[in-house]
Amino acid sequence: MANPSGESAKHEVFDASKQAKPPPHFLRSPPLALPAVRIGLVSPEVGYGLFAARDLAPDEFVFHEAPLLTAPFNEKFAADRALVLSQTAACRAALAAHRDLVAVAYPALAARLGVPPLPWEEARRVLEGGGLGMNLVVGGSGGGDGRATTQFAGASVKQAEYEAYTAGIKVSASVSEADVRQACLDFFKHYAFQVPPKGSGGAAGVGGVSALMNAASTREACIYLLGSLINHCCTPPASASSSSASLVMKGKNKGPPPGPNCSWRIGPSGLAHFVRPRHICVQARRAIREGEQLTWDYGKREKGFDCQCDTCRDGLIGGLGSCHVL
Ligand SMILES: C[S@@+](CC[C@H](N)C(=O)[O-])C[C@H]1O[C@@H](n2cnc3c(N)ncnc32)[C@H](O)[C@@H]1O
Repeated sequence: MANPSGESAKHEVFDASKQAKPPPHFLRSPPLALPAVRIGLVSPEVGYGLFAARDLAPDEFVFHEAPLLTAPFNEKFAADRALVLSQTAACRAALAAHRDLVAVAYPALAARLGVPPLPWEEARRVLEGGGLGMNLVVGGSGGGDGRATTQFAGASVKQAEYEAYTAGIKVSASVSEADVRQACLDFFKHYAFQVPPKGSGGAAGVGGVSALMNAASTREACIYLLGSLINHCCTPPASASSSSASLVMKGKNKGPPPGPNCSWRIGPSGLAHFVRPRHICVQARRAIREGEQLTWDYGKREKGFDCQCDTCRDGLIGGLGSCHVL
């Protein structure tokens, strides 16, 4: 997640003295204070995903969110002991401050740190009680005083789904310091987003990272309670994408157009000047129907799972299981 090379989104600053009308995707106002997303379980293999809680318009600003934890990050992952130690410290601090939240949102990480998944009744309290939406921000200033959970509609997770998911999670009986470090390193690798260096105007992508990023450099990386639960969807080849989209237009295919439906950026930019540094801002790339899963393209680089996305499922790339995202 942290180092995919996705397509960079355009950065634009609207200058009212030169343009009478802002471009349609220009984010002049913050997201609506209406529940936009809810958590669901996709499958025991894929884990959680984020789903639209209402219809979302093309280019709609879905939510913005402060990170749960932040640590330095290096594209070489294990290369620097000091970085791994700070990632471990950040994970431990998050677990100490928000034990139940971390155990429910990231049960595989918690288990590798010796914390078993919460029983359903306790997990339900966290999933449905709004705790997972605690870092969402409402209000034009992006200020802490405007915090609310209204952009988050809780969860649609059923007891049987939760129990099937957590049954597959192995809890380590004895956890060594080396195990903890490896668990935190893996967690950052798969869940963190890199923050752009100061003055670069914000990282952005369909799921990728800023084109400005230097592969060997150390950056700050952030993990988000909701943003980090958005799953990957492969971008179909242009030919497959346009023929499938034209079937949708002709009403012959009732499903949504193929490919990822969201993009993200971190921090303020010309498109979302009111977003605070380190806050992730999620935007719809097209119309999204209530109940549809939000996705983005993690990019081509190392991810380490057999892709189960709709693009692969529909055979637009080669069929389910044919795409092992390394
Ligand atoms: C950033 S997390 C997304 C949230 C994750 N589903 C969870 O429950 O924690 C990335 C991980 O989700 C899973 N994942 C995401 N997209 C996937 C896809 N298209 N197919 C299969 N697994 C996926 C992989 O295990 C991946 O390492």
